[in-house]
Amino acid sequence: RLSSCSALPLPPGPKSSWLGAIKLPRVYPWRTYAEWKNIYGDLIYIYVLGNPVLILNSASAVSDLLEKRGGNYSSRPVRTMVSDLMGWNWMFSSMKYGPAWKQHRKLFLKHFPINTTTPFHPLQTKEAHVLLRNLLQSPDKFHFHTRRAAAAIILQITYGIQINEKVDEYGDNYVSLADKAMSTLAQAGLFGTYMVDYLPILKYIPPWLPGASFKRLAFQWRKLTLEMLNRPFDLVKQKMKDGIASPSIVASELEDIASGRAPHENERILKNVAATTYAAGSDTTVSVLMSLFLAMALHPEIQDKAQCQLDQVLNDRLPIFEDRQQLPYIDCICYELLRWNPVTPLGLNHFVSEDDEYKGYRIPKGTTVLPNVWAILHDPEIYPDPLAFNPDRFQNPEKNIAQGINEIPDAAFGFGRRMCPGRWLAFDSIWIAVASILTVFRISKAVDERGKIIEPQVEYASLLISHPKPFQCSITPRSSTTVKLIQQTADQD
Ligand code: HEM
Repeated sequence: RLSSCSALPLPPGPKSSWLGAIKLPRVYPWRTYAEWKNIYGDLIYIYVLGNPVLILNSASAVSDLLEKRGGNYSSRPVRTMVSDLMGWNWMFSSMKYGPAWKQHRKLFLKHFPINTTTPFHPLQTKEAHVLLRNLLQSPDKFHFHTRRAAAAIILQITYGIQINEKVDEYGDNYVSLADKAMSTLAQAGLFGTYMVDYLPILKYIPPWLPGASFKRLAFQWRKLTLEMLNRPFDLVKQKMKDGIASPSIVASELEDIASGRAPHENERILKNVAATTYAAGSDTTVSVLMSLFLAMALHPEIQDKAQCQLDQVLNDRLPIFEDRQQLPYIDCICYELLRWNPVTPLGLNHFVSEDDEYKGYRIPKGTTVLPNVWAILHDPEIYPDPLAFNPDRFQNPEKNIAQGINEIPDAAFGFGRRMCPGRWLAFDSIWIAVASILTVFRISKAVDERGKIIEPQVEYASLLISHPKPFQCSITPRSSTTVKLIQQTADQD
């Protein structure tokens, strides 16, 4: 495959100047790249200031390259702004393919084994109940309550840190730390947002120069990045010294290190893995649940259908994971939330380690690969009427398989050897939250002081991790019985 590559043409794409100067879409690039499919096809090659970039616009190209040729397509590009300047280089999601990344991923999978989430179900259920109580108390703060719930699950498992139920958005706590730090990553994370991504040499320019605002920003943001890495980890160490640490991944691994069952160098890996989990888990599921509130406000008929199934199966109690078989429509809603507006529309960048050839084209070593998750999940051949929020599309799996349509949207979690290893935990956190919220609340469009309906807009931020832009909705208990159900959870948990 590799021998005669150099004679082959590069994949088609928009032409840049010989220096590689080219104007690329700055907002919603995934949509533009999806449109370019009509001009260039599934593979689009762009040469940007010395950087070869390949966009993969279809499930088959992603499967052929990122999955079947995973050995060559599983690295990550050097990200000067994010890793060097902002200090995110401890995230193993950005490490290049190799022994260090493998050690990190192995440790992660030791504690979050493939397809196994049952041990986390009691915590996920408890946190879904806290979310219900908070939504009952102050429904207008639904965004913050959702963030709190996501962070609470991850911090408890990873560091044994419990987040107070009543914490608010102004407290200097781990929820707001994740919020602030992750928003900097979301802003800078899309490849090419800053020129220094393309021209790493720019990182040496003095920060006081007029064109160096990126550097001043990076140093400011770096404090948050390092706080995320250090603060929770140091807290566990201190608590262990004081003999008051709660069980957690970090505590159990540190015990192994202290007792000599694990080598000392594992501490650095552990710290990185723990903070990566904190970062990867505290923002992503939030986007999905915000999409739930938005979609339900817009589609009362879908909510009716879900609530009809929930009422039949649950008969005035809250859902538990054991109900999942009987609640297939909740699965359909979760799948559609992941597909409709994917959390990472351009996935995470992959990187080509060696020269390659595909479909008669040359793919040079050192190419940054952008898998267009949005395009894959909006391919009209696979997902008819792709812009519509329609969970019903997933209702008949046998028929879908026979027709080759409406695949489960696994692409939302990325591809091949780098595919999200937290996806089982993530899906379960989403599932129990969706099932619990819809059991007890009615979500509808908000109304202003003059009684006028406020139409929520389906608008998402054009960032690495894409959230719906701020919107209002009304979240009210479905009945006095559901109010009681929510209140009773305070005694049960
Ligand atoms: C809806 C929720 C989530 C979505 C949509 C999501 C999506 C993704 C995507 C697209 C990737 C990149 C895959 C690739 O490179 O092809 C990724 C990587 C990763 N995710 Fe998730 N994720 C979610 C939740 C989580 C959670 C809750 C955790 C932790 C418990 C987590 C941990 C990770 C880690 C550690 C990586 C890096 C993997 C590596 O580079 O080897 N994710 N995720």
